[in-house]
Amino acid sequence: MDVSLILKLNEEHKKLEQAKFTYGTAGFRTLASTLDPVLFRVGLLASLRSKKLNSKFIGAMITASHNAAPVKIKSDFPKLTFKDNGVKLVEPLGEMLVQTWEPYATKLANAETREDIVACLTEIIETEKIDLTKQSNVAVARDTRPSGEKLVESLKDGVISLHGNLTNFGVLTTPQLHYNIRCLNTKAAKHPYGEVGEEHYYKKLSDAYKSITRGFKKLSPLYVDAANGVGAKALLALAKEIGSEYFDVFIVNADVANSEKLNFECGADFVKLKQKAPTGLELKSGMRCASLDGDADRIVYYYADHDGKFKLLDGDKIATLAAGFIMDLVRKANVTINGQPPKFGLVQTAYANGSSTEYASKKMQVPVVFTMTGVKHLHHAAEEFDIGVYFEANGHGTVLFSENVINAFSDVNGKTEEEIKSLNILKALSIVINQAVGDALSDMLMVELILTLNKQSLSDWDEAYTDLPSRQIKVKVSDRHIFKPIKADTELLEPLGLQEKINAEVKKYSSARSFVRPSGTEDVVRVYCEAKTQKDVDELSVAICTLVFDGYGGIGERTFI
Ligand SMILES: CC(=O)N[C@H]1[C@@H](OP(=O)(O)O)O[C@H](CO)[C@@H](O)[C@@H]1O
Ligand SMILES: [Mg+2]
Repeated sequence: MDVSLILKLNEEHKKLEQAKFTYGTAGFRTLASTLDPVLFRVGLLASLRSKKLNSKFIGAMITASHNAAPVKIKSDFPKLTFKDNGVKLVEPLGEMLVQTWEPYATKLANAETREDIVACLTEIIETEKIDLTKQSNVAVARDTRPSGEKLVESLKDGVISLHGNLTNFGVLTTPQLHYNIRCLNTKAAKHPYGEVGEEHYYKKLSDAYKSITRGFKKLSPLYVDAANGVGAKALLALAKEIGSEYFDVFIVNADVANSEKLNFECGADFVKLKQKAPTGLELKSGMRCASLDGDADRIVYYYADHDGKFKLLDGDKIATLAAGFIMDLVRKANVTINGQPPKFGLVQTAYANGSSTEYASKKMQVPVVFTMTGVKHLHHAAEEFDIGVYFEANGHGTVLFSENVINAFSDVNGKTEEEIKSLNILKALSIVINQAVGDALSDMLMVELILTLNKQSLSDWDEAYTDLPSRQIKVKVSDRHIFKPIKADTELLEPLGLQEKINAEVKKYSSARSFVRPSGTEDVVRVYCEAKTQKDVDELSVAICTLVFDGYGGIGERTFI
C-alpha cells in the first residue's frame, strides 16, 4: 500500500469532525456538500473490492434517486429531504454491494484521522486477504445533479490512491450503470450480457421489444413524467431507437438544466406518496401516464377513470401483471427444468398493498416471500427462484431469470409451433427486462409489451384487484435511530412499548395493518397504514403518527394527513 500517496491525496478531501455517515438502504446519502471525503474513501473501498474480486469492475453510482434538491420552497416536501446526493457501490453482476462490506464502508467513511484511515484499510486488507498487486477497475456514473461532477473527482482520487483505473461514464441512469458493469464483467463469459455503452443498451432493449410487438396494434401514446432527471434524456434516446411505428411517447418534466426542479412535485415517489398526478402533467380521462424517479430506476403508471378520479398502478400492480403474464406463457410453452416446472416466486416488502399479496398468493397461486425494505434484500430473495419477480410498491423492481430457465426458453426440441411462439416471447422478455437491477425504462417496455400483446388498457390492467386504502406518511423526529424494526420491518423491537401501542390502535379497525420504521434514505420515520375504508386509514394514520410524534421526539408541524 502506497501510504504516502493515500495520505497526500487525503489532504485534499478532509472530513469535517462532526460529520457521521452510514452506508444505508441505498448506500451513503446526505448533503452533497459533506460528501467529498466520503467519495474519496468510497474510491479506496471500491478499489479494494475490485482487487478482492480478481480485478472485476466495481461500479459507483452518484445519485440521491428520488430526493429533491435542498432549496427552500413553500411546500414541506423538499425541507424533509435534505439529502441531495449520495453514492452506492455495484457488484460485478450489477447487484448492490455485498452486505458484509457495508460495515467497512461505514467505518472507512467515519475514520477521523489519517492514521485511522490507514488502520481501517489495513484491517480490510488483512481480514479479506486482499492481494494488493492485483489491478483494480472501478467505473462511475452520476445523475444530473450539479454536485455530481465534483464528486466524481473525489472518487477518482480514492481509486488512484490505490493505483486503480477509473472509467467515467458521465451522466447515466442508475440501471444503465448497472447494465454497463454487468457487460464489462461478462465480456469473456459463455453468455456475455451485452455490449458496454448507452447506445447498445437502447438497441438491445429496443430490438427485443420490436421482435415481439411487430404486427400488433400500437398502444395509444404514453405520457411520461421524467422527474426533471436523467430519465428524460435516456427515454428520448430509447424512444428514438424504437421508432414511432412501435411506440409513441410524450415526455414531460424534462427540464434537466434546472436542478432545483429535480423530483420537485413530480416523479414516481411524489406520485406514489401523494396519490396524484405530478405538476406539469394535466391528467385527463383516456390518457396513459407514467412517472420515473430522479435516477430512473423506479416507475409507476396511472390514469384517470371515467369520473376523472386518479388511479395508480404501482409496483405491486406491475409485479402481478408481469407474474401473471409470464406464468401463463410458461404454462403455454410447457417449460420444464429437469422434468419439473420452473420455480416461480414473487418477492414483496411490508409496503406491498395487502390486496396484491392476496391476489398473488390466493388467485394466482404464486408463493410470496417478504423481505426487509431495500432492493438489495428483494433481489437476493428473487435469485432463489428460476423466475423471481420482485417489486417494491414504489415501483422499483424487476424479474430475474435463472440460467437454467433461460436455457429452457431456447430448447425447442419436440415443441409445437404454438409452444415455440410462447418461448420466443419469454426469450424476448428476458432480454427486455434488465437482469442487473430494477430499471424504469426496461420495466416500462415490459409493461408496454404485455399490454400490447394482451390488448389491454390501463383500466383493464387495473381490474385484477382493488387496492386496500392505504397511507404512507413521513414523521420527522429528533433521532430516528431509536426505532429498531424486526420481522421484515413489520414490527418494532424498540422503543420498548411502542409496538404494543401500535397494535392497540390497529385492533380498533377491521382488516387493518400498520407499521413504523426509520427511513434509510431520509431523516424521517415512515408510518404505513392500511384498512378497509379510507376513513379508517385516515383515522389510524393520525393515531399512529401522533403516537410517534408526541412520544418520541416529533419535530416541526404536527399535521400528518
Ligand atoms: C417506503 C419506500 O419506498 N422506501 C424506499 C426508500 O427507502 P427508505 O429506507 O424507506 O428511505 O428508498 C430506497 C432506495 O431507493 C427504496 O429501496 C425503498 O423502497
Ligand atoms: Mg431511484
